[in-house]
Amino acid sequence: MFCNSVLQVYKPNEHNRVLAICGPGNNGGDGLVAARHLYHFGYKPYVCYPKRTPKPLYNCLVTQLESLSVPFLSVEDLPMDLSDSFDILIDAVFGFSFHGTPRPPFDDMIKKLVNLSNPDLRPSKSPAIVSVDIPSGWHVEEGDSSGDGIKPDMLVSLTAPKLCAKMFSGPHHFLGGRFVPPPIVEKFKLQLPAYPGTSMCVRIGKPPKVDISALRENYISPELLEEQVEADPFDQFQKWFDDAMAAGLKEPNAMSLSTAGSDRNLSSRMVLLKGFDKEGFVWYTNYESQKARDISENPRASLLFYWDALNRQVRIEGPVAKVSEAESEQYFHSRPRGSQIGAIASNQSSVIPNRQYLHQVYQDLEAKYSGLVLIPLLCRRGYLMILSHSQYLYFVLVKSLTSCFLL
Ligand SMILES: NC(=O)C1=CN([C@@H]2O[C@H](COP(=O)(O)OP(=O)(O)OC[C@H]3O[C@@H](n4cnc5c(N)ncnc54)[C@H](O)[C@@H]3O)[C@@H](O)[C@H]2O)[C@@H](O)CC1
Repeated sequence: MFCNSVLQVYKPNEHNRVLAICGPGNNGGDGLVAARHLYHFGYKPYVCYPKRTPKPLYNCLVTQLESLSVPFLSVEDLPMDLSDSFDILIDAVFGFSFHGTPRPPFDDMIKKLVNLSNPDLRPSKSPAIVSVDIPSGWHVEEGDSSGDGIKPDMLVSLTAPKLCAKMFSGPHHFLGGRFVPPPIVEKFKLQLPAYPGTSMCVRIGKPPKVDISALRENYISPELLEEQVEADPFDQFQKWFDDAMAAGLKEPNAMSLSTAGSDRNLSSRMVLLKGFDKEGFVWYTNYESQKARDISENPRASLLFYWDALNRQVRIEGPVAKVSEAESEQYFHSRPRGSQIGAIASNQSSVIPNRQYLHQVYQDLEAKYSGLVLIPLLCRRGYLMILSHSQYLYFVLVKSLTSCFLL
């Protein structure tokens, strides 16, 4: 969970050299685990663990790191200027059981971290300091009361932020440790944030200001060669769609649909592909929606699939035609009953007086159709299909955002 937080902020291709400075207690143990996990995430970790804890668990953590050939540095081995040698410093010296003033050898190590995190003394290219649970030397509740302590760039609180976290002013605050037993939550009246999806960590606190121009990704995937591309664009699409399914992507059938009416104003929105074969690609919409109105005036559209995790996108452009009423009907009745009523209740792209109005229409329709097995598909609310003649289709397959093939 600690490493997942680090990974979200500092990518291993840009911040590769990590020094985990580990103290004698459990906070130091967390540092040892972090070094091992970061190794597996593609970082190059080093560990400084001057006062080893002679407990079996800690011996195992050390053995695991040694078996990965992670170098252990003594305090004397550490370079004078840590900023030259490391991109990330993991501050795992002390956590919530620290008290008093740091004793040697940790006093000097903490001083180094303090200097490196002092905005006035900080070198122009200094490593990011990431503290585990509590910045070392801070009091668990009072925090950095003197104001002279470590000012980390990132703090990963464990289980729940300790009181001192209120004094953390760095740009990245995460919480890790998702599985808190409900009796503990109740006992300590914890108000924990929701963790996204299956994530083991969650960003808390204010999101940092982002320099959008500096956001970049390195797209790493095998080259796409001409001979690997199917001659028939539908076959190629099927292949890539299968890949997207196999990769477990969320809604691989989500696609951006762009249309322009007679006024030539373009608009795009995400819709779901509901089928495709050599006749074309099918999606459904309300005939009174803006997209349907655009298509009635200008029966052409552009579809864009973007499969982020595969570094792939597919553009499809061409003419649009309606599917038969029977097909519309069949699809409509395949939807859950609530969605059928919802589709009839909402006059897409039209202004409604208020939210209550929509709820009322929905309830009225529910009552009206309660005795009917099949809810009638009103003809004003039909569905559309795209691209009925393959020779008019224009496919652009883009992989790694570098190779581009027109089919
Ligand atoms: N729910 C949580 O919050 C969890 C916390 N864990 C970690 O465990 C930490 C707490 O672990 P511990 O209770 O072992 O304590 P710490 O790791 O905070 O430190 C205790 C050690 O530091 C030494 N020490 C204390 N004051 C010192 C001083 N002034 N100079 C030199 N040495 C000093 C003690 O002798 C002891 O060896 C947390 O901060 C966190 O990192 C996790 O491992 C498990 C879950």
